[in-house]
Amino acid sequence: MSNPKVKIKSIKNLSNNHYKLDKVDFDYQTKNGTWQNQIRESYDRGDGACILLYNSAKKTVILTKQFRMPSYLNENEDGMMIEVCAGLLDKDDPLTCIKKEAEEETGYKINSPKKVFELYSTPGAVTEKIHYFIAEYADEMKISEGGGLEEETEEIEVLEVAFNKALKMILTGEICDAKTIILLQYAQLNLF
Ligand SMILES: Nc1nc2c(ncn2[C@@H]2O[C@H](COP(=O)(O)OP(=O)(O)O[C@H]3O[C@H](CO)[C@@H](O)[C@H](O)[C@@H]3O)[C@@H](O)[C@H]2O)c(=O)[nH]1
Ligand SMILES: [Mg+2]
Repeated sequence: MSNPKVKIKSIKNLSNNHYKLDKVDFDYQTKNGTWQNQIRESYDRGDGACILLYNSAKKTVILTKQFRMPSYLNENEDGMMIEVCAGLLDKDDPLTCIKKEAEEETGYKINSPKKVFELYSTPGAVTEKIHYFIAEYADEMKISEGGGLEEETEEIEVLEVAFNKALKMILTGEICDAKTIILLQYAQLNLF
């Protein structure tokens, strides 16, 4: 944080339950040099990581399907979302996190994920950056059912989908999650 055009006056915590919501009061210097007071709410859930598992020979990808409450509150009829495997970093570094998440959620033990991006998803409201990975998977890397952690009340269905079908599912709206579409389009440009 080193922008001379920004002077943070106060950060007030509004909610600190599972994650935290802050209200930031700051002055911002506009182009003509005058200072303008602004208030912004900022939701902090830490950073995350996500991964596209793909198989070049079979031309398939591994996706997950789970209930997402915030989407249910905003016009997602049954609240189910089809996404690439993803998780919050908690205290792990992105690489450790994504290997752990891939195993917990999909059942695949991945050796060497490749990092492709580090992106803000909703920079006007949420602090979160997501670290994007890809990795080749093979049938013999499947060591468990996956499905997520019961103690975290996760119930995740694992889908193996033909890559071309996954691309069609973007057009039909069946896949409507930004990180998933970003990785599928990365694959279309660079992998398949
Ligand atoms: N009690 C409680 N538990 C929560 C809450 N929010 C999340 N959890 C628990 O925390 C777990 C987080 O699971 P992860 O797999 O680590 O994260 P994720 O929900 O898949 O998040 C990933 O995808 C999101 C949506 O695209 C991303 O926003 C996020 O950064 C990450 O990549 C959830 O399964 C749930 O058990 C909450 O408000 N209260
Ligand atoms: Mg997850």
